[in-house]
Amino acid sequence: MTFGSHQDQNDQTAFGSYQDEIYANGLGGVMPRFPMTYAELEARAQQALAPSVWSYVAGGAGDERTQRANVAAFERWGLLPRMFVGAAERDLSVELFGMRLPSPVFMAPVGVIGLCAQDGYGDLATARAAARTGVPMVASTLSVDPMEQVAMEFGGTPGFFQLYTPTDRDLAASLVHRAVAAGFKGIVVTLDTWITGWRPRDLSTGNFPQLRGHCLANYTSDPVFRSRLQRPPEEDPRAAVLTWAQLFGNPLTWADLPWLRSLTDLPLIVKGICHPDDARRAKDNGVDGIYCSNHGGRQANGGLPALDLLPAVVEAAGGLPVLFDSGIRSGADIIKALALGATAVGIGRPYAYGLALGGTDGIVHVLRSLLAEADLIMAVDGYPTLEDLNREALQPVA
Ligand SMILES: Cc1cc2nc3c(=O)[nH]c(=O)nc-3n(C[C@H](O)[C@H](O)[C@H](O)COP(=O)(O)O)c2cc1C
Ligand SMILES: CCCCCCC(=O)C(=O)O
Repeated sequence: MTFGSHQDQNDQTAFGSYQDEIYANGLGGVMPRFPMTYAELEARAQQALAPSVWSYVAGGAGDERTQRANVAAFERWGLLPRMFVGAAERDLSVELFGMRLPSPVFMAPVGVIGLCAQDGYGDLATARAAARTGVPMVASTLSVDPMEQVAMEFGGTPGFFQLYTPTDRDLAASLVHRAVAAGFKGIVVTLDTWITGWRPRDLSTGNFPQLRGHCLANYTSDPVFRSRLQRPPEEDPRAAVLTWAQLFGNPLTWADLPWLRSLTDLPLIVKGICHPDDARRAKDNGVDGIYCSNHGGRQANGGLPALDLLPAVVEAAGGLPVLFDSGIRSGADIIKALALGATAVGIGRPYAYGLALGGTDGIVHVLRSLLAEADLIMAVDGYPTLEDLNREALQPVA
């Protein structure tokens, strides 16, 4: 099989085989055309992306202390190898919201993913990577292409729709109902981003893609949104952006949760939960999944690393699935988050960088590399299934 070529269903489960493919290509004198370390991935993405897109994607809130702390938190845990286990076969599959996924990994919503592709169609390229790898995409409300077109590219892989809840309830309902009709398998409501955090890189460049009218296709294609405009967005794009900015952010309270719940029978997952009391209350109010994340340190600086908050959130979630992101950069990080109780783990910036370097092939490379490393750690450390990965697999680094 050639490097980066179409993967069949079997390749979605034999994750470690990616290493064999890379070695095979190396023996043939073909070096991998994509980076093999995160540092190189990041450096090459910086070269590939327009400076304004790069700083938007790579940047975070304040002096980016929380963003760095998210990554550093993984270094404080070490995995304990077990021998005589015979982990020749590994099973990374996971049951999530009644679906069996080939791996406990998904692509976190990235609102400007469309802009990371050389051709500007990054949402579609990401959906195609989901189809090829079996790794679900959580498609952001902020998208270059309407959600219906994105969903058509998923193949057999389930997709999730991430909702930024507008202040206009009819518009929120319309977005959710469209997602249901388009075949999404769950709604992820992001709670931590009804306003933008203090992001010095974007403030210094004056760059904010959405205010330039980028990634608003889910709004401009929406009948309710269009009905709020004096003139169609094609005729007056500036007015459409201003209306979007007015409607975008809803500082939800617990009183809004029953209404959100009433919008759909699909699994409802709340993103941005970092406090155990919030996890408990969300569960008591009928959500189906908790998503522990600090938005990759993009919203509030000065916060604790998301990984440090995960165990208490898992405990408070009382058996509900807990999705996790913020700081995952390697296969080892995936394993550590799972051992700390995450049901599934979200990849953020790394797949955006893969897209910048090589479109769908670039994302597939990033995901397969992460999964191959995770799988091989499970083999070498003697953890054949995800059930074997628990708190006992880890020790704090002294
Ligand atoms: C450029 C960019 C755009 C993002 N857009 C969204 C979004 O539209 N909706 C959302 O819920 N989270 C969004 N996020 C946050 C991610 O879903 C995720 O929480 C974060 O990237 C995880 O941190 P990491 O990239 O450092 O691993 C975005 C993140 C980045 C980097
Ligand atoms: C007020 C609009 C905020 C959009 C944020 C998109 C996003 O989640 C991110 O950049 O992070």
